[in-house]
Amino acid sequence: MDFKKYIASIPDFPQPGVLFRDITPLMSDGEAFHAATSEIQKFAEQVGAEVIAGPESRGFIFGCPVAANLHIGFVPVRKPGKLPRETISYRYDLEYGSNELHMHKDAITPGQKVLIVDDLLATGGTVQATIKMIEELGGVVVGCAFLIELEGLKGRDALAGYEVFTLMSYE
Ligand SMILES: O=P(O)(O)OC[C@H]1O[C@H](OP(=O)(O)OP(=O)(O)O)[C@H](O)[C@@H]1O
Ligand SMILES: Nc1ncnc2[nH]cnc12
Repeated sequence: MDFKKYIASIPDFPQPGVLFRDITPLMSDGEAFHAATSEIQKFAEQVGAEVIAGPESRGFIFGCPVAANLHIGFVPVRKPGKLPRETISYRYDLEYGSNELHMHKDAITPGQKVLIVDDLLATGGTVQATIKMIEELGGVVVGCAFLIELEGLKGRDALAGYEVFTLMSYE
């Protein structure tokens, strides 16, 4: 499937100089949404994922259907002030602004094989923060899957040593 057909590109959002890649047209097309999550599901099976971790909020959209289809769990990686029990956290910079992510301390069982799913890889800051927390909890990151890679922002370099799967890329 030509997934790029379902991505809208919006200049200067959310701030001047950023070309925003909008996944909502893909989500609103049932066949494209199913095809995209099926591709990620195949990768999850290949790497033997035992649980999916997804960063808030767009990681929830693609990570949850994959986890449910595979009958494995989903762990939300959330922005500050959202998780009600004890958390670990990590602060990082984005293409626009900075952010802090949290995970519940008991979200991962030591040795568990974790696949991280998100919509888009830009600088890699979000997924690096997620990897740091999963590893601190004793999890094994078996891969990182994204719909979109923004090659110019070199996120793949930040993920050297990890298996990276993407459905489409932009320069
Ligand atoms: O590779 P990076 O430079 O870290 O950028 C990618 C991240 O940025 C976006 O999330 P954002 O923080 O904008 O939050 P949202 O999903 O709630 O819109 C996107 O969904 C990724 O999680
Ligand atoms: N250019 C971009 N488009 C959509 N989401 C993003 N997250 C970080 N950079 C982005």
